[in-house]
Amino acid sequence: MHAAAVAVAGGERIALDEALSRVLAEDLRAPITVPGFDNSAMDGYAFRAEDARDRRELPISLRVAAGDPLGQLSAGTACRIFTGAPVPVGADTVVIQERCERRGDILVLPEQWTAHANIRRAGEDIRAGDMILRGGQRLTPQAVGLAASCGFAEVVVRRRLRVVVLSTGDELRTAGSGPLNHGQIYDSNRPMLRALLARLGCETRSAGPLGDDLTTTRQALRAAAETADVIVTTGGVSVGEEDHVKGALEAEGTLALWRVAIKPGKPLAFGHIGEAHFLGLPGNPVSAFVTFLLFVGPFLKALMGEAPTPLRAFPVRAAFGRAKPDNRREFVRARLTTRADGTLWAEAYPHQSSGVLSSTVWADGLVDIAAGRTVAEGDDVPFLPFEGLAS
Ligand SMILES: Nc1nc2c(c(=O)[nH]1)N[C@H]1C(S)=C(S)[C@@H](COP(=O)(O)OP(=O)(O)OC[C@H]3O[C@@H](n4cnc5c(N)ncnc54)[C@H](O)[C@@H]3O)O[C@H]1N2
Ligand code: MOO
Ligand SMILES: [Mg+2]
Repeated sequence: MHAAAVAVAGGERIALDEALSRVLAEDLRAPITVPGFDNSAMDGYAFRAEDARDRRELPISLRVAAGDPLGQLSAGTACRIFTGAPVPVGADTVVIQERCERRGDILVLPEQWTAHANIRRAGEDIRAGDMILRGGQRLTPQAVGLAASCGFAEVVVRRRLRVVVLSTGDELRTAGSGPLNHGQIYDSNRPMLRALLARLGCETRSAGPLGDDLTTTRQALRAAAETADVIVTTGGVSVGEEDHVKGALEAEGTLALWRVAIKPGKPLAFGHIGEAHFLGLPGNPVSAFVTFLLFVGPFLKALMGEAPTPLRAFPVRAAFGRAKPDNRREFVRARLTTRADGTLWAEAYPHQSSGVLSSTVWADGLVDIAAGRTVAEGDDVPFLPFEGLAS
């Protein structure tokens, strides 16, 4: 039995260097202050500003490098110091070496220098007790670094979602299984979806393409629901009698949603089979890709307890037109170009059919055109970059 509640329960303690892209299961508070000591921001000389008020020369009595223990600077003298080295007791100013002169063991200061400059204070980055990362946050490389800077070698992350990916269609062959006969195509949706899921840190299992047959589809869904938190299928959710996914879902589980008024991506089935969530994506590769970005990704993130990232569109100029309004909200695959005047334009891929997967490799993202809207060349349109959507 597995729990597929809204946010999957439970977390696992793993090594920090295995945790990239995983979702934190709990808040992380800093057990220490970072940096833990005042240190020099520059290679130069440290001294007490008071001692150099009315003199430019100070004898050099100490040398402190990064990693050395805390030193004690005798009054009226200077210390040779290096970036990251602990500022000795008795010093409160550092001047960079490029501005100083050294004559034997005598430091010659420049005319002008600033008291208390070039020192990185203890706690400038983090103070002990600060919340440094939150439960629900997906670990980026910089977040891994921040946790390490506070001494964490392990973190508790949400367990990986178990997702079963099933593609359907008599015409499908798995790449590498041999040459295609007429009328066959290689299954591109399954590898693409597994890659999208892997990027979200999911554990995916997938069977070979299912034939267009209600019984096999029902059996496959039932079997998948035994182990999966989420089942994702592609194909067979439209209206033809060869489309069995919707029927299989209605027979084996509950169908909660079907069809959304978007293009591409209109036929989308959502529901449950036992404890498993179910998403039935359209077979057209671009539709499968776009519905994953818009629906599956955000849903899986919510299941992982990850804080939702809002769809962040930014305005660009349309380098194309849409004279005839569509009754569906359209997501146009487009590439960004900056013109000589510095303005950002979205160029539409010439073929916007939802079977042309190459458009998604060529494009940087999607121009989001509201249902019923016409677009003239130069109009401001909202642009959704792929990388903000799928990671
Ligand atoms: N009379 C109507 N026909 C269709 C409608 C409609 O409203 N009325 N909707 C169209 C739209 S929109 C879409 S999207 C597709 C989705 O149909 P299905 O989800 O049933 O997908 P399939 O029919 O199984 O396949 C569609 C297309 O995609 C190819 N495909 C399928 N799976 C894969 C895969 N794993 N890798 C690569 N390519 C795949 C398949 O060969 C078909 O060409 O329905 C329209 N029809
Ligand atoms: O939903 Mo479809 O994707 O417009 O082809
Ligand atoms: Mg179909």
